[in-house]
Amino acid sequence: MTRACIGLGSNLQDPAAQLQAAVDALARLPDSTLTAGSALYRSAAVGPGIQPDYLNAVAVLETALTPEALLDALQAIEQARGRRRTLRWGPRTLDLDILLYGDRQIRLPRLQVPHPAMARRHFVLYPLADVCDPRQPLPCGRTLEQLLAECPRQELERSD
Ligand SMILES: CC1(C)Nc2nc(N)[nH]c(=O)c2N=C1O
Repeated sequence: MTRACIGLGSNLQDPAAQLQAAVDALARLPDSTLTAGSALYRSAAVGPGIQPDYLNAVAVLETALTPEALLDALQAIEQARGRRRTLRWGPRTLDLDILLYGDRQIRLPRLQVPHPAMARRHFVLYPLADVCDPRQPLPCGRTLEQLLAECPRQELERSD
């Protein structure tokens, strides 16, 4: 089994309900066990254009699924929640990203792990720190603590 950290994000169609439904779907994935979930964090959309605030979280799975099979399963959950891949940086009902897959570094056309943008995304690092040991070295050789210290400060609030 491999410990995979999944980033969740939503800013359309009742984001809190979208994230809860996504966690419920992750808990039902085959050959996998949901072992932890972060708090929900609200933040302004990062990127071009004006769009609603996002809710973000991180979930941890112990899984026997291969990285590609896990990606397929996550994309099926996104589709089931009405994800339509239109604008690259546009609003979305649900975004599920594989942030970490054990200590593996994966470079495939459809999958890069660790997620290439996570080091500069406060909305990923903060929930990840809820479920990961911040002192544990990541595959990039840095610790979460170091990434958090260097990440640009942006407004982020727990949405309990
Ligand atoms: C459009 C972009 C980059 N901005 C985001 N901004 C925030 N705050 N949270 C996200 O999950 C998020 N996802 C994205 O894909």
